[in-house]
Amino acid sequence: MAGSTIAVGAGCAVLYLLNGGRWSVTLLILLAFIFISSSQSEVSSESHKTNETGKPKSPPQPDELAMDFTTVDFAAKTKPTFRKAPDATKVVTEGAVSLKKSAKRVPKVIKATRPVRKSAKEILTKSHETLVNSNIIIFYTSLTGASERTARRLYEHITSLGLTNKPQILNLDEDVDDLDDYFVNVPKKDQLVYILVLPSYETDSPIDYFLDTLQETANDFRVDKYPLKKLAGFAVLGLGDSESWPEKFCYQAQIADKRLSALGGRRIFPVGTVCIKTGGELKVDEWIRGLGESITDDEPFVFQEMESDDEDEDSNASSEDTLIDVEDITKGFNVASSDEKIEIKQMVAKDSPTYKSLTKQGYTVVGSHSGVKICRWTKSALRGRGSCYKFAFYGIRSHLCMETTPSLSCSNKCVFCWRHGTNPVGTTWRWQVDEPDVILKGALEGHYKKIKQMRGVPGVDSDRFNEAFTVRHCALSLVGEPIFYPHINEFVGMLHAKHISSFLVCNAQHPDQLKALNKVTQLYVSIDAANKNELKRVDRPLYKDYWDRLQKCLEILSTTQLHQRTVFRLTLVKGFNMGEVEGYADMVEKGLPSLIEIKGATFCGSSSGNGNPLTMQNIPFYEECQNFVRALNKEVNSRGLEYDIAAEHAHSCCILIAQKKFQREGKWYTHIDYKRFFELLESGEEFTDMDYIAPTPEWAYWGSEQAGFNPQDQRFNRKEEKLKRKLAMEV
Ligand SMILES: Cc1cc2nc3c(=O)[nH]c(=O)nc-3n(C[C@H](O)[C@H](O)[C@H](O)COP(=O)(O)O)c2cc1C
Ligand code: SF4
Repeated sequence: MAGSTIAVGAGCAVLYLLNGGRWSVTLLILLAFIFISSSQSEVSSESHKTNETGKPKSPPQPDELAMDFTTVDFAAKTKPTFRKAPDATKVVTEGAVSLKKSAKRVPKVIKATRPVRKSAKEILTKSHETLVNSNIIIFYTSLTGASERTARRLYEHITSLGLTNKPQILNLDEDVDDLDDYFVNVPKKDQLVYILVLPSYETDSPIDYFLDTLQETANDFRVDKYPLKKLAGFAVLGLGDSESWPEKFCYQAQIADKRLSALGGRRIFPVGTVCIKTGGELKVDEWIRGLGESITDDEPFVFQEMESDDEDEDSNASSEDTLIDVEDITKGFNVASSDEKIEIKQMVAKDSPTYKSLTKQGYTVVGSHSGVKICRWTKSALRGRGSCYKFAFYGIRSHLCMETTPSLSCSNKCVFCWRHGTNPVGTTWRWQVDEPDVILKGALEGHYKKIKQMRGVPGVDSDRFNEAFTVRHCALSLVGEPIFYPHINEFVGMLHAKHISSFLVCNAQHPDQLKALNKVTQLYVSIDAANKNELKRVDRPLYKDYWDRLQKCLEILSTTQLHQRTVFRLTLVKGFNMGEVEGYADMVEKGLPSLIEIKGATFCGSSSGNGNPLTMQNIPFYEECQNFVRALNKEVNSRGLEYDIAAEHAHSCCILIAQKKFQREGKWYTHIDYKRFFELLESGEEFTDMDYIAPTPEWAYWGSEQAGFNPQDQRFNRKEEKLKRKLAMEV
C-alpha cells in the first residue's frame, strides 16, 4: 500500500512538470489513471477470489449449471428457472488462455485448472413436484424374457394408478430405431419420465450398445451435454443374478442409472437391483409399488443432479493446477470413467443367450464371432430338387456352396432380417478378434458336419453327397456384416487359396472397409431403399450418417472398386421400399453396378417376440416384383444407361438386371468362369468383371418357360406331394 502511495506521488510530480506546471491537466490524467486501475483491480480480484480453503476459486463447473429446485413450485405448474449453463468446453479454454499468457508455450500441453466437483451436499435440492401428470415411457431390453415380463408388470401397475396420461412401453432394441430420438433429442412431451428395466449380462449383449451410446452422447461435444435435463425424471430397475454373478450383480443397470443422471436426468427413485433367483418377484413388486407411490404422493423429494460415475476419482482430485494434455481435455469432462476399464468381451460367448438362440436356429457359431449354416437350397440340391437362384444366374451349385459370416454383428437392424432380438449390434468392432485361419477351419468343419447329418435323409443323391465335402463357393452373406471383420482380406485370401469363390455381401455402411477390400469373385452392396427416409425405416441403421455412408459406398463402387464384378442387391418389402424407382435409378447411375439382383423379401416370423415388424402383407407376390423390375429397367434405360433384364428364378422370387455388356450376339453371359477367375487372380495381373464371364443357360433367361428352374432337377411341390401321400394312404 505504502509503495503505491509513493508511486502515485512521484507520478504526479512528473506529470506536473510534463504539463508545463498546469495542475488542471495533471488532475484530469490522474483521475483517469485512478479509474482505470481501480476497475482493473476489480477484475483481477474477482478472478483471484479465494474459496473457503484459501485456494484459488476454480472456474464454474458443469455441475453448477442447474435448475434451482428450491425456487420451483411444480404444484403451481410454474416452469423451473434455469440459471445459464456454463459451457464445459469454454471453462477449460478460458483457463487455458489465461495461463498461456504467463506460461511458456509447450506444444499440445496446456496448463489448466482441473475441474473441481462440488460436493454432493451442495447440489442437493428439494422439489415439490408431483408426477401424476407425467408422461411415462417404460423402456426395457430382454434376452430371455424376464425383463420384458417385469416391464409389462410395471406397465400394468402404472396404468392402474390412474395417472392423467397412459404410459407407453418400448423395447429398446426393437421399438426404438434410433436411441438419439429419446436420449439426445428428448420427445417434446410435458413431464416426461423414463423408467428402464434392464437385465445385466457379463457376456456381450445389446445392453452394451445401449450403454456405449449413452457414453458417446456424454462425450460428444456437438450435442447438448445434458439432454436429459428436459425430463421430469427417470428410474432404473435392474434384474440380475447375485448367486452366479456376485461381483457383477446388476452392474449394467447401475451403470445406466449413473449415465442417465450424468446426462442431466433426475432420479425419482433409487435404482432397483433384483436377483431373479432369490425372491425376485417379491422384490420387483416392492420396487414397483415404491415407484408408484413416489409418482403419486405429494411429498417433496430430493434431486441430486448430474452426478458422474467418477466421483471417487474426483473427490481425490486436487484443485491445484494440473498439466492436462489437450487431447485429455475432453476426458476431463467425461461423465464416466470408473467403469471405463474397457473389458473386451467375446461377441458371442458360449454361455450367452445369443449363442443359444443362434444354435437353436441351426447356426454353428465358429470361434466367438463367426457363424455357418447350411441353407435349404443346399439340402434341396443334395436331394436333386434344384439349386437356388445363384445357380440360374451365376452357375453356383448349391450343394457346393457354404454360407458363412466372419461377423455375426451388424450395424443395421433391417426389418426383413432373420437375425433379431438377441443379436449383437455395433458401429465399431469392440470384441475379441479370432484369426482368419481359425474361422475358415471352423466354418468348413461346421459345414461338413451338417452335410454329414444329411446322409440318412431320403432322396439324397450319393454323388452330390460326396461332392459336397469339397466346398467350391463361399457366400459371405449369412447374417451380420462380413466386411466388419478386421481381417476380411486375409480371410478372403484363404478362401481363394483353396479355390473357393467368394461372394461378399455388405450393407453399404462401411465405406472405409469397402475401399480397402481386395478382389472378390462378386461384390454385393445391399440397396434397401430409394431414399433417405425409407432407408431409415427399412434398415434401421445404427449410424447417424447412414445415408452419407451409402452414398460414399456407391462412389467407391464406381471408382476404387470399379475392377470388381459388382452387384446391387435390392430386397423388396411391400409398404416399405417399392414405391419409387427413380431413387434406385439415381443410385445405379452413381454406383454403376455390373448387375442388379432384385429379390422379394421372405417372411421370417411376425413381430411378436423376434422384433421383426413384417407381416405376410409386406411380402410381395412374384408378379409385383416383375412389375417393379420392368419399371426400374425402363427408368434406368431412360437415363441412357445400358442395362436389361437378363434372368429370373421365379421359385425364389428373384430377378437379374445386367449391364448390356454381358450380352453378346443376343446371348447372356452372366455366369462365371470360376477356373478362369482363379487363373487371373494367381497371374497377379489386373482384370475386370468381363474377363471371367460364362454363358447363361437359356432356361434361366427372363421370360423363359422354366423361369430359372434347371430342367435336369426334379421339381418338388410340397403341397402336391402331400396330397399324393394322402391319396396313397386312402387306397
Ligand atoms: C450368460 C449370462 C450372463 C449373465 N451375466 C450376469 C451378470 O453379469 N450380472 C448379473 O447380475 N446377472 C447376470 N445374468 C443373469 C441375468 O441378468 C438374469 O437372468 C436376467 O433376469 C435376465 O433378464 P432377461 O431375461 O430379461 O434377459 C447373466 C445371465 C446369463 C445367461
Ligand atoms: S444388413 Fe444384413 S445382417 Fe444386417 S440387419 Fe440387415 S439383413 Fe440383417
